[in-house]
Amino acid sequence: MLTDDQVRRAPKALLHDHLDGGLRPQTIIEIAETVGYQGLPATDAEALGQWFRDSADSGSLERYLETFDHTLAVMQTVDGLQRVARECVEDLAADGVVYAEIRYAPEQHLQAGLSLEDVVEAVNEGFRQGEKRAADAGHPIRVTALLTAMRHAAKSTEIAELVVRYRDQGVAGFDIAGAEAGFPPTRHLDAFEYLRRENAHFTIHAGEAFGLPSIWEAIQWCGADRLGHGVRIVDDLSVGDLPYTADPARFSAADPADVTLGRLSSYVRDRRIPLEMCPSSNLQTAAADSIAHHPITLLKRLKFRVTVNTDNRLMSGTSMSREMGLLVAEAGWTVEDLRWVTINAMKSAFIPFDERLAIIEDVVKPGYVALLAEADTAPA
Ligand SMILES: O=c1[nH]cnc2c1ncn2[C@H]1C[C@H](O)[C@@H](CO)O1
Ligand SMILES: [Zn+2]
Repeated sequence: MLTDDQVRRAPKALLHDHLDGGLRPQTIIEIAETVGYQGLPATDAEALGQWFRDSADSGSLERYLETFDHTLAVMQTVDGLQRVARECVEDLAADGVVYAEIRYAPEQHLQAGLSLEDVVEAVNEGFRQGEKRAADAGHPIRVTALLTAMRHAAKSTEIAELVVRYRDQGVAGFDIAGAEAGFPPTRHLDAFEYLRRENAHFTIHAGEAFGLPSIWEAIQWCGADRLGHGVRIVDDLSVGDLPYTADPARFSAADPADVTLGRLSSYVRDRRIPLEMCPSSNLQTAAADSIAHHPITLLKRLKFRVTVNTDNRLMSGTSMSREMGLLVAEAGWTVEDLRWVTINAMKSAFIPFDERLAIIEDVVKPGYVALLAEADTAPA
């Protein structure tokens, strides 16, 4: 089995990580002090980190999302945004991430008078500083931004226009996030149609707190390139007369040949629609009940285009290495599985194809060749 150190050194690609869900607790405390924010639930870093993990652990996406009030409070100034973005890149690079698409909702950073453009430029500057520091520290990483619109709000067309405006300056695509139940993706059809006319890329949070209808709308009405989470696609699987929902644990051990796919899940698999899966986050919002039986392993065995992601490193107390390590330790994943999901993620990235290929050939494959060589020479 892979050691923690080997997992950390494995090249990793990350498609689904929220900037406002990945701050260092100490940074929250320091910026709160600078900007005069007094609402923090704890004043030492360890207690604050614990508070985020516990509060996000409620089993409800809506309650999970309430914890973002505190991170957003310290991300309202150019300096705050730049620092958070820079540290995000440094933390990912130190964890072995070589490519990342980091998302955030510009509309949530306007409370202190910044414009949408100010927000995008501050974050981009932080990303560039982070890339430079990471390269200097011997951990090169490429980072791009995804701009999110909040699904309960009415700014999606404006945010989509921002994506197109900054497409050649560090912004790779668009997303919608926030509470899913009651806010179907078709509410934002105008934004998606605009992006398609502009040949722009987008992903949609779908199939996390709500099931197949949300996934179906995201793909067939909105035209999503990828699905954020998409974990509920398993509701469309069955073995004989037994639907997945009747006995999820039994499915994790099922022979793939015995599993029948419905029309929607077949479409998702056959069109190679990437699933941005986030195992630990799903445990906290009750979209899954254990790592051992998380649908990601069944979907991998059924050859869906699965990727592994962090979602919110602060709220889940996690990292890419931790997510992968959990899958290795609790769901039997191998180094070949980690390589496969990393290449899946790179193939599904929103940067140009030649740039994706270069990262696969020059960084990902050689990194795994080195790891596999270690495995071959290790004593039995
Ligand atoms: O997993 C999630 N599902 C839906 N919305 C989410 C998730 N994680 C974070 N968000 C929201 C809260 C953030 O403020 C927003 C933009 O990053 O996206
Ligand atoms: Zn998310």
